[in-house]
Parts: sequence; structure tokens; C-alpha cells
Amino acid sequence: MNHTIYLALGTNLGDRQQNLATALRLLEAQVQGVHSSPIYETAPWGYLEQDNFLNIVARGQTRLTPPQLFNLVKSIENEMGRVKIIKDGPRLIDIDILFYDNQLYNSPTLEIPHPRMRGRSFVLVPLADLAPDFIHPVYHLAIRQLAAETDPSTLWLYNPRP
Ligand SMILES: Nc1ncnc2c1ncn2[C@@H]1O[C@H](COP(=O)(O)OP(=O)(O)OP(=O)(O)O)[C@@H](O)[C@H]1O
Ligand SMILES: Nc1nc2c(c(=O)[nH]1)N=C(CO)CN2
Repeated sequence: MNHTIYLALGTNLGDRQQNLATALRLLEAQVQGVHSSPIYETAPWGYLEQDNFLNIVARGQTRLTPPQLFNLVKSIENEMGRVKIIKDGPRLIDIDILFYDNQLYNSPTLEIPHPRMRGRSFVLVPLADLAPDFIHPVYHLAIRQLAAETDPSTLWLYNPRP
């Protein structure tokens, strides 16, 4: 059975546009029909003394279960040489699982929907580009409403190089 998933990707180290492209290519091994939002340049959230991020949200279909999908995104983060030194600090690539159909999933290492998306413009604005009418299965609000709660001054459309 195919499941519709939404992933949030972020990067603020090295060649950020290339990092997003590499992560999407690696995802495509196990996720079909990958479609991504426009790229946004976003002010750092949390730990502020770091460079701006590029953020996107991607949708796709997969036969993987939630834990298998989690293993895939972690292996891509590791393969791309992520080094994590500071909480909320700089990273080559960060991939969060936002939704898995409209299911709820909870384990000690994985919670779906992602529990920390509310208030994050860098997640909700690109998500609203792909799925404005999707109803969040916990908050019971449309993504466009959740995006409207966030501060739009913290992100800009990024002009990708060709
Ligand atoms: N839906 C989810 N997607 C990704 N990670 C999740 C999810 N739910 C729980 N986690 C857990 O969150 C942990 C912390 O993730 P990570 O190291 O990427 O933190 P972070 O990206 O700095 O913070 P945040 O998760 O708030 O964006 C992961 O190791 C994972 O176990
Ligand atoms: N703008 C922005 N800020 C962040 C991001 C991110 O992806 N974008 N990720 C973080 C760790 O999850 C911490 N802060």
C-alpha cells in the first residue's frame, strides 16, 4: 500500500542548493513521485548565531512504514555527513517527517505528525504551497491557517540558480 508523506528539509552549511538536490535524489530511491515546494531562504530559528537556511517541503508516495521511513531519512542525513554540535545549530541537511497520510504515530524516537511544526514559518509556509487545505490530524486546522499564524518576515522565496 502506498502512503502519502510530507517531509521538511533544511540546510545552512556548504552548497545549500546542492544539499537539497542531493537529499531529494537519495529519497527518490524509496519515495515515488517526489514533488517539492519552492525553495525558501529563512532566518535561523532557535539558535540565532548561524547562517540563513534554505528550507523546502517535499511530498511523495512510499510503501515504507513510519520506522522504515525514519531509518531512511536518518541514513541520508548520516550519508551526507551531518555533524551536529549545537542544538538547533548549523547542519548540512535535516529531514523531518511531517505527515504520514493522516495517521498518528508515536514511539520513543518518532512522533508523527512532527510535534514541533506549529509556529515554524520555515515548515508551514512551504507546506501550505503543497497542501493548503490538508487538515492537521491533531490541531484540526487547515495548513493555510497554521501558516497564517506564523511570522512571514522570517522567510523569502529563494531564486535557485539554473
Ligand atoms: N516526525 C519526526 N521526524 C524527525 N525526527 C523526529 C520526529 N519525531 C521525533 N523525532 C526525533 O527528534 C530527534 C531530534 O531530531 P533532530 O536531531 O533532527 O533535532 P532538530 O532537528 O535539532 O530539532 P527539531 O526536531 O525540533 O527540528 C530525532 O533524533 C528523532 O528521534
Ligand atoms: N530557519 C530555520 N531554522 C532552523 C531550522 C531550519 O530548518 N530552518 N532547523 C533547526 C533544527 O531543526 C533549527 N533552526
